[in-house]
Amino acid sequence: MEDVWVEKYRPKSLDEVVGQDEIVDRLKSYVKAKTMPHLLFAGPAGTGKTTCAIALARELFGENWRASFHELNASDERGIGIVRTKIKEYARTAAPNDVGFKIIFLDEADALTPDAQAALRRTMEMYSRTCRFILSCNYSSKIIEPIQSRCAVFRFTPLKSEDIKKRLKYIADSEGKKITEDALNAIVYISGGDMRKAINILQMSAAISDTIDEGVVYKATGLAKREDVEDVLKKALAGDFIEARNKLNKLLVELGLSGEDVIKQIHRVIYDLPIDDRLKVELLDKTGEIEFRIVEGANERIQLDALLAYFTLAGSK
Ligand SMILES: Nc1ncnc2c1ncn2[C@@H]1O[C@H](COP(=O)(O)OP(=O)(O)OP(=O)(O)O)[C@@H](O)[C@H]1O
Repeated sequence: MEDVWVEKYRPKSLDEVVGQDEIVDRLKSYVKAKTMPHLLFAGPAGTGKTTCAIALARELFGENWRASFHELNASDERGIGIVRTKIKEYARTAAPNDVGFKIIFLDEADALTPDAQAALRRTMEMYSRTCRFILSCNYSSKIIEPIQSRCAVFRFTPLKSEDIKKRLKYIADSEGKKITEDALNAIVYISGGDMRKAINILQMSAAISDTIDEGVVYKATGLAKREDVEDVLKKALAGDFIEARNKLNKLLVELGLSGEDVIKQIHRVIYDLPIDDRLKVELLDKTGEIEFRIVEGANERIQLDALLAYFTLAGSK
């Protein structure tokens, strides 16, 4: 089977982790002290939460880290059952290492019901001598307060454009692929700080061509080019409704994009349009409304026409 690059290029050590500098420093101090409290990793997808947990385990436990690290996904089973069975069973066994504890990494911990979280809190306390928990979640506010207060909280942030670009360049180099600056910018723009998404797009693009430029990236992702979407909106704002509509239709047909895809792209483009903030706010408000209608099942062609009509009217005010 072909390698999956997100796994192939998952950093093995804390030093290899890109960005998240403060987090990495704090984790290194646990390695040095050979001890750690329970940890709560909060932040968006693909920013290094699982990666940091595994790298920490590797550095703490050495070669046989797998025996001391157990990964569970809470969203598979959201109820109290998972805490009473799987988590407890693993937590109660002795640590198979000389550090004195092992780690349970619980991904998507915010999927657990409040009851299950309350049971988890008791388990964490009962076995804290031999077992440390790393809870991973998107929003720490979805974790009950008594757990939050027993954990050191780490807030992961979306990765910086420069950091993502550096990593993508490194991966492309290692795979013998050429990538242009335009292509890097396009991937960064589409991935929104999610490194997993960025690396997946790079791999999809590399499957199409050894030289990856912007066109290849948009072809691989099936999205419209940013300039094309921008052009549609600019035409509408300039009062050229029919032209804008024709161009948008062409994009929809040629690329087979759904209304939802297009609305998401429009949403991102609005921020960079050369218009004043008041108008941006107005357009964003309307875009949100239209997106809601499309998601709820309204006819997407009519809704997109309505949105362009709104842009046209707003532009002529
Ligand atoms: N900070 C980072 N430095 C280098 N690579 C990263 C980083 N963050 C993510 N990656 C890459 O993206 C992949 C996914 O990252 P990871 O599993 O750590 O995400 P996560 O934050 O745990 O997301 P989720 O909440 O979806 O589980 C990794 O295999 C790695 O290749």
